[in-house]
Amino acid sequence: MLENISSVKVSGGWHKQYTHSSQSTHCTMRFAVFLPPGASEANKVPVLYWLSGLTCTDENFMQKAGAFKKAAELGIAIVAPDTSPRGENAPNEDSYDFAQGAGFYVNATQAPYNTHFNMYDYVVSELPALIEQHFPITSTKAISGHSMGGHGALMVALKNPTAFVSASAFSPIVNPIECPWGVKAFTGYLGNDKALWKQYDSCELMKNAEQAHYLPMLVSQGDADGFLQEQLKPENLVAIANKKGYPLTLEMQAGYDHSYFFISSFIDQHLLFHHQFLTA
Ligand SMILES: N[C@@H](CCC(=O)N[C@@H](CSC=O)C(=O)NCC(=O)O)C(=O)O
Repeated sequence: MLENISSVKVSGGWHKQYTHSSQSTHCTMRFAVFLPPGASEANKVPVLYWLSGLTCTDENFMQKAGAFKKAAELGIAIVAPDTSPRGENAPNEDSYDFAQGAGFYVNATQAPYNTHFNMYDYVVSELPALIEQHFPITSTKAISGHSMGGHGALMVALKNPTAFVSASAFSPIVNPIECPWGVKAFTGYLGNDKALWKQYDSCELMKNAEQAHYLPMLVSQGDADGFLQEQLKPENLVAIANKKGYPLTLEMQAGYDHSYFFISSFIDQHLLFHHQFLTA
């Protein structure tokens, strides 16, 4: 059961927020959807899923990325889920990079997180089913995200290459098993078994990707991003892509940092990138 909590007209389309009771995360989840002008049951549109980063909700991308005009022009819907389970029953920590606001798009195996922190199931299965049931949106999907959400977008696409037509990311954590944010999150959610960690690591997943299931992939990265060397490491993914002939393009952008100022500067390019595959 969806509850509509806001509806605002923008760029000729509609930005709407909903809450619902989630079977994956066992709590009330909120998500946002942008419907471009003309989307209707008689004219269903394809969709870009956006996964946000640490500390975000469904609102950061929608309010700061400046995506509506181009998405309206291209006829693409956008769906932005929250980044974790929420509420007093979901465990939390006094920390910006773990627990609420930092679900890392995995299914936790470790107590007390394993009841609620099942964001992988939520974004891969539960949310798309809900979206296709309730909105004039087709099953043709692309996926993108930022930082922790960039890890989520690339990882989800690499694990489900037939479910998406294309994947992109801004400033993604490409190798979480080799950086402090990822090691902290994966230890907390998945325990000490590093074989389990590898199932959610884009570098490890790309190493095992089959050529028949390669997806077009675009990564944008600012070279003035303070997290670049310690946390993000895009060169690790590029090395694997080059070795395998995986169709990944990394665009380094001079002077840009880790913020939504960077995302808003290049979101049109990412929407155009996905549009060519969403409408092929
Ligand atoms: N608050 C933290 C840094 C938090 C931060 O930079 N969050 C980014 C995503 S980082 C990786 O996932 C973000 O998107 N923030 C929300 C926004 O609207 O900018 C610190 O103090 O270092």
